[in-house]
Amino acid sequence: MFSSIQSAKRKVITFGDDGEQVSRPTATAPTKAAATESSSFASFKKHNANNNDTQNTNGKFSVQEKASSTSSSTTSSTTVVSSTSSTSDETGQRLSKKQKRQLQHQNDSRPRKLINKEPTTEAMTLKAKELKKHRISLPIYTARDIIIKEVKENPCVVIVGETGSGKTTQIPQYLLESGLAAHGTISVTQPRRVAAINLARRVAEEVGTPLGQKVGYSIRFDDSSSKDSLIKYMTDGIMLRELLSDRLLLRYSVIILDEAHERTLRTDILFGMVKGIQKQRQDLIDRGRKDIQPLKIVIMSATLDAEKFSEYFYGAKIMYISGRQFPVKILNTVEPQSDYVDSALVTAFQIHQCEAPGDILIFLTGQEEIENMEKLIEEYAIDLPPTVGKLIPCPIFAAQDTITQQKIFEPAPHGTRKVILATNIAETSITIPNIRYVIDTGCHKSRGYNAKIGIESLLVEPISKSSARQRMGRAGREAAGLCFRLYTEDSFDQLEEDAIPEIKRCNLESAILSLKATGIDDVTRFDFMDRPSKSGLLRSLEHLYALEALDDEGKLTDIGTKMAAFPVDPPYAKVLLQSDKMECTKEAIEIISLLSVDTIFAAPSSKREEANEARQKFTSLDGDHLTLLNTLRAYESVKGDRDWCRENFINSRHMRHVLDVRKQLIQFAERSGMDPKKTCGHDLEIVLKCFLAGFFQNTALLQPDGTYKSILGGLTVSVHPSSSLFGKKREAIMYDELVFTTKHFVRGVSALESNWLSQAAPKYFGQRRA
Ligand SMILES: Nc1ncnc2c1ncn2[C@@H]1O[C@H](COP(=O)(O)OP(=O)(O)OP(=O)(O)O)[C@@H](O)[C@H]1O
Repeated sequence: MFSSIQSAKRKVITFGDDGEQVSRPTATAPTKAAATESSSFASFKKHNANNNDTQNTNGKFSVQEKASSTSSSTTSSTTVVSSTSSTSDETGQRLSKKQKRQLQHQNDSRPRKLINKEPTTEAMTLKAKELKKHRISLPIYTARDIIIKEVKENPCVVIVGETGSGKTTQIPQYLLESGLAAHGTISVTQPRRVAAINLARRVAEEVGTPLGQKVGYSIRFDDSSSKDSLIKYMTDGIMLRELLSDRLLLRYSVIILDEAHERTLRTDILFGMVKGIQKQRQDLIDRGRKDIQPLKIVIMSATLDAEKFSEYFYGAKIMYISGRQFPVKILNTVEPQSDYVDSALVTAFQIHQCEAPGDILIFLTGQEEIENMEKLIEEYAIDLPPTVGKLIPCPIFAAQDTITQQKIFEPAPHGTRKVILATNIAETSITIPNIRYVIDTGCHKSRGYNAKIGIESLLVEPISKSSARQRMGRAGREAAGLCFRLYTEDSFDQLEEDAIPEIKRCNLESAILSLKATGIDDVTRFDFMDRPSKSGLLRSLEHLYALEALDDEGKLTDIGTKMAAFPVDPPYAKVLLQSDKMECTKEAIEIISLLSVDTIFAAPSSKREEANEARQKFTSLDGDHLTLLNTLRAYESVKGDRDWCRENFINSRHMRHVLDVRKQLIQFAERSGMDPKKTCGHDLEIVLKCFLAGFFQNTALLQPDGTYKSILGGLTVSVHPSSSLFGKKREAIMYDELVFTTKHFVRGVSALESNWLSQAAPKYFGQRRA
């Protein structure tokens, strides 16, 4: 996947303007490259994404255009609001070497607390006053009054506005200022936790109150909101969870479903849920209930098929807010790039050497690619000429813990440039200060699900136009920006307008459990915006039945009700419940917490052998589950000592996250009436049998030829090299996940005895025999 360093060193990328090639950044890549010949050229075309002109060089998208095309809508009324934009220049400050060293020292990446020391009330008020000027300069401000009016007059409003125009930070505040929070909180749902946290933090600053009070956030395992919060940013998953205890969401007066274009599985379920709740609340009001208030729904995005949403939400009012704060120039390559990672690397160095100050954001597809890129940037950056400041890579991907993810928001030391390496986790909603340049590789990893054989896949695929626009929108938020698309304009034209909704391509078990737990028994008749496939629904229902979450009639069992209360996927929830019976709750909670991070092991490529050797100390012959447990025990025996972690190649940050998750799962277990201290002592076989109660479908048997064949689907699966059972043969294995990448890999693998299977899930194996 990753191209040779050599090619990156030779490559030079030139850029074009309106079809003509011009020498935008023309420096060679790193200095090492300067000595080598410039043999490979990729040219870029430039477009202006400026105000109403956004991306219309591609001829497909312009806010104004969309507005007029929808004005003929018969299902809904449409409002178009325009506003002017402004641009700004960037100035870079050069410092002496000594100053740089001092600042660099101050900015060193020491671990920081997520919530820094609280500023004084006076300081907060002052900051809010300062931000007020910024607030009224945002394009959305000109539409403030009309937005308030429309939301007050309509039960449901769809708002489409440019990326960075101010939808997510401002609209909740406008609604608050207009009195719409008088009877409940204004909730803003986000598909991603990093966005929920940072938006809440920003809006709390703008409002001038400490985070967690008037403005708060709530994400899984981290709630920084109070009963008094009037604006609450939350993930879509948390909102679904709240539905379990507040079926009519009575604590909310307005629900804003943000980034609706992403169509995550949870957001899609929320669409149907809130639509139903709005109607139920209205029915109760019509029947004279004085204690109930109507629910307002606002759907928002910069890249949305507004008509479709309007139609789904009973002909909701559509508002187009035109205008972006700062222009973003789009540059497409003239030629397709054979290796987007290589091209991204070269482009980053060219920007660094030739363009004005400002940080860079590169969109890559996954953790491995990001970590490889991080190493290469570090390696090349050493050889940059002394006149050029440092280039500092800063990775962000979903498997990182929340505190690590926050690092991307920290300023780079003066005289240096930060290059953020992100998956599409940074694609929507967030403003990363000082980003002026976006490099869009045009690819992402897309999750798929084969319902027939129950296998998930994670494959690199082209993004949609909508994603490309969102990526571009991460620049131009504080000043003018540039977006380098590492694909041609023709390729852009051929992209799908929107990604296929997750509901059509993902495992539906969690969603079905949530629906059933909120009283929707017949999920096939749920008001889906896009229907999931019949086979997908059936397969998930069957699995939930096998997990004993559903009875013979498809109704939620007591076990299912308890499973729905845990903030983990159904198989893990089943393990937790089973652990109560098998008296190993402590161990089950610990292993599930350990599995909640991508890995607790650090494996720097330069010290891979040392790291592997250190890991041997913790390795259990029974596989990864017990290896993880051994590691946690060892970590706790040294009280999480950092030097010990370093010597043993343990990621101490991830370990602390594990402890945090453990604490929360203990609370959930207690709330469910379980004793989280129940332990099986040294008889750890019990723990594996307990996991089998949730993961009996994730099992494979050793074949005479030495390969493993999955029990479900009969696939040949390979143990992932990261597993402690890699290269080992056991008669049967159980795994945490099976993902198709280059082949069918299983990760989180433990050894089993094959006769445990029928004991673990008699319903399932009985069924299979029949
Ligand atoms: N954390 C932050 N730090 C600095 N500026 C911020 C921050 N959050 C928002 N802003 C400023 O406020 C503007 C509006 O941001 P907001 O998130 O409300 O826009 P949006 O229209 O919702 O964008 P998107 O469609 O990309 O989510 C940004 O362009 C930026 O100038």
